[in-house]
Amino acid sequence: MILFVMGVCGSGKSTIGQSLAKELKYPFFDGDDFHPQANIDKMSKGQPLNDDDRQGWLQALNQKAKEVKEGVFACSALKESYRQILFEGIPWGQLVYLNGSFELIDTRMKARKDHFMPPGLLTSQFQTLEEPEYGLNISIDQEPEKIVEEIMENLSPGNQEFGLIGLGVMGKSLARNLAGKGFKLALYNRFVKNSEEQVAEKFIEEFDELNDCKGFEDLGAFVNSLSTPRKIFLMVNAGKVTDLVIEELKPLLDKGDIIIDGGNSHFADTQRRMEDLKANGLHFIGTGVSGGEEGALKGPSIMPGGDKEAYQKIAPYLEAIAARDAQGNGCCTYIGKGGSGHFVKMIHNGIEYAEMQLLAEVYALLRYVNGLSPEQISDELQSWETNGLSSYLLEITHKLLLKKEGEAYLVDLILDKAGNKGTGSWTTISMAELGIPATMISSALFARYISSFKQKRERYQKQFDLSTTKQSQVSTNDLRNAYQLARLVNHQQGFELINEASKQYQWELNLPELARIWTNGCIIRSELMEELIGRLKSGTDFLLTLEKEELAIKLEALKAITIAGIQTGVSLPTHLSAMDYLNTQLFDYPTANIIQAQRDFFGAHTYKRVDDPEGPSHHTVWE
Ligand SMILES: NC(=O)C1=CN([C@@H]2O[C@H](COP(=O)(O)OP(=O)(O)OC[C@H]3O[C@@H](n4cnc5c(N)ncnc54)[C@H](OP(=O)(O)O)[C@@H]3O)[C@@H](O)[C@H]2O)C=CC1
Ligand SMILES: O=C(CO)[C@H](O)[C@H](O)COP(=O)(O)O
Repeated sequence: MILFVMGVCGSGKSTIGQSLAKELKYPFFDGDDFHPQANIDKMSKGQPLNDDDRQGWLQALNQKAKEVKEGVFACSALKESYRQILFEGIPWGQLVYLNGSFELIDTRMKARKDHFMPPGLLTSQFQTLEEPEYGLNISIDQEPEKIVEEIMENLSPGNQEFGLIGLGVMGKSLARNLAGKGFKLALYNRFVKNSEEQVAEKFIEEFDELNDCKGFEDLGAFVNSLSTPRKIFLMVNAGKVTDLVIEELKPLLDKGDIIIDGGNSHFADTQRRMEDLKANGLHFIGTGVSGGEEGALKGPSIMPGGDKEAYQKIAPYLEAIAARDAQGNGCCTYIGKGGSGHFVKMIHNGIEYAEMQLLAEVYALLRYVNGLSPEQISDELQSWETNGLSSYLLEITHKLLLKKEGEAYLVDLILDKAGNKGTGSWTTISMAELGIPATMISSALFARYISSFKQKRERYQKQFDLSTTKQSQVSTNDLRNAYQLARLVNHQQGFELINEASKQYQWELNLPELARIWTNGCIIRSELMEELIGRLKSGTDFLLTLEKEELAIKLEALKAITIAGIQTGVSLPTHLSAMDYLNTQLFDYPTANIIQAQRDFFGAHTYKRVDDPEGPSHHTVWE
């Protein structure tokens, strides 16, 4: 923060400025030290300074203020035009006017013998003075301690109500969404010479709705532009970058300020950051944000977790920009304590991985077994939307299949290597830690990893050049039924994982409410998600809600589909994973007894008996 303490000569600018600097832990700069010798000589001879004399002096002070970014400056700044020079390029600077009567100051001046300005000049100072109509107007007719106290109490923080750091894909959309709802934003993007310069300023110029926003590439200035408690939303890369930005922010913030991390951070990082910041008196909210670039702009699904009291302070902003559910309520809800917001976002992405992979497999069968063109597949998938299967991912998939570059379908020009940014692998690690088999998510993750070994796959294919069994066309009816059942398994597994985390981490998550905020705005929004709100009220066993006949038909379809994949060599990891999971759940063909016997054989790990499952453990000498 830059503070200019102004007033006529003898009003106490230096004394008060120094005390304020001490309080604020800022450097102090006395305007008198910036006068050129010519000005000092003039004043010593009792000659008043004119505007020309002051021009260079005020510019020097302004330059210094820009340089230091934080400091208290004592400077008479008697005219508005002088103050404009001082504040040029420092809109977040603050003004304190020390106001005293001629008589009071005259008496004080006469008592000061060592000052270079003769008391007789006070009259001209008062003649020049244009009292400011902004900033703090403080009466000096009180003890210096009281003056400092009053200033400290009334020092107004900046006027921007919500800050956003990181103007990448998501940050820009969120900023436009927030500004469109009437919030006054401070926007910050880092400065990188020759590549990232004035990003925020240029972005603000691009869109009318950003008129009331202020752009920064100086973090101190950004922070000072915000009203307190500051609310700062981070939309930067997860991991090291998030830590880096938080470390830069920390010394600039005051107790009670709130940092909100909207990136895809790992929930354990969120908990660590929360505890660290709490020790500094700062609040930290880790929030999942889903919806991609368009969702962030038009209404994302938002999953905030952390300190509930801090959440209440940011709720109006998040709830205003969130998507609406079918009843018109915001797709944003307080998730729970600690890193729970980021945990549920992570599982959201895990479910997303499996949903995406399922659709890729449907495409594979229709393309490579049934021989349909991307356009025909698009038509087929579009027709599924009327059968209770509509979802955002189904919609974008039938749309993207139509995209062409010249004569070619764009999908045929995209390399067969899937990327990922980590949330799928963290979900897989989490399921292992929690002991919950969300097998479809891990299958989808490993399908992406396998795809990345493209050259190896090509080597094998070239070397062996195997012809696959020709299979008669896959029934699209079977395909749709299989897809529907597999999706149910995926959602069941995902919610079981969330349920277990809720128990083990004592988060008390509200699963139906979670499904509600996932009905719109997010990537996994779907008709199924709408249905799950009700089903989750009686638990996560979604399979139990199926009629026996319906399950049997869908199971047969899934069997037919997975057999087709095996026979033709078309890889179907998520469909197979769903099939296998259902086999283990629906049929009783024990195998774990063999595992237990093996464990006991080689390691005396013991086993339980069928005739006494809750009884003592047994060990057998096997040979
Ligand atoms: N894209 C998506 O669909 C979604 C993304 N997310 C998550 O949101 C976050 C942002 O994603 P997205 O907007 O796509 O990413 P982008 O890469 O588009 O933007 C990243 C932002 O972080 C800034 N940044 C990078 N390094 C630094 C640094 N060292 N110091 C300060 N700022 C830095 C970038 O600044 P600069 O421009 O100068 O490089 C940029 O503003 C990520 O955590 C992502 O996982 C969440 C939901 C959906
Ligand atoms: O969070 C998201 C959507 O919900 C992001 O788009 C995320 O990047 C997707 O994950 P990945 O990049 O690993 O596919």
